[in-house]
Amino acid sequence: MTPRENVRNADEISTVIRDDNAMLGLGIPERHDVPVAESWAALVKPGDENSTEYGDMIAQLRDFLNYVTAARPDSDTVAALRDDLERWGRRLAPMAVPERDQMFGHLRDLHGRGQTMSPTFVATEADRDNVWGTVRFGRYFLGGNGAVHGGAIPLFFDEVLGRLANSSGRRHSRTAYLNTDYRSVTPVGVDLTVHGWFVSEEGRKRVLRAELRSGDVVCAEAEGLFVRLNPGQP
Ligand SMILES: CCCCCCCC(=O)SCCNC(=O)CCNC(=O)[C@H](O)C(C)(C)COP(=O)(O)OP(=O)(O)OC[C@H]1O[C@@H](n2cnc3c(N)ncnc32)[C@H](O)[C@@H]1OP(=O)(O)O
Repeated sequence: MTPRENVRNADEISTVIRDDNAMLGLGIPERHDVPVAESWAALVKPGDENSTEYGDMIAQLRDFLNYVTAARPDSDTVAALRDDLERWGRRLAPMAVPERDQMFGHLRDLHGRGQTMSPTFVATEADRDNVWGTVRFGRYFLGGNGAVHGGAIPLFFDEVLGRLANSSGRRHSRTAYLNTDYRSVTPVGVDLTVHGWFVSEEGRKRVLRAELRSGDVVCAEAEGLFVRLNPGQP
């Protein structure tokens, strides 16, 4: 099966599962189908089949984590899953590579860049100083009472603002501070809108802000300082 056929099948499966699981708030994100502005995209060559295939695997892993979170499995299922995971661990362990060669989190042509640490940010529009997009926190990111875990939100803001801070040919910077204000509960399993933008850029210091909304309601907002690294600075 080619990677493209793989995507189609995965999308069909996701559509069915999405309908079944809407009430569980499992939140299966859309993938690969929203164009992004050039400033936000593509360090990996578009059409790299290996990255697309890897991205589909990561999408399955995200869904899997949502299912694990939502399920109350019987003990046979738990034992079978434990054994399967152990087998996969043994298969992957000898394939470890140095950080610069790893795929996880390095596929910048994919929404979510091929990682599961934070939910998939789907950038829909971007310019030099702004990015707009959507995100849906799946069940895996549940803190309690239908609300997203308070630690997952700054992680997501760092993901969006960290990338915007280094976009459009700017030299690499690191997060110096990231302050988050939780304005109202951030719901799990709901499409949220995101806007990140530059407030100022002076010398090495870049101040950026972001806002996460559910409809008209501001769920959380953040301000981050990103400091441009000096040559040779790790
Ligand atoms: C696509 C992927 C997206 C994901 C992106 C994720 C980005 C990240 O999370 S990076 C990882 C988390 N961050 C880190 O590990 C950073 C650790 N800290 C450091 O490396 C350093 O402290 C660093 C680089 C931030 C600044 O150190 P250094 O280069 O020595 O700069 P330094 O001279 O101290 O500060 C520069 C300026 O920033 C200011 N500054 C530095 N830190 C702070 C702070 N926390 N609060 C306020 N101001 C600060 C300084 O006061 C100084 O201002 P001025 O020039 O006006 O005097």
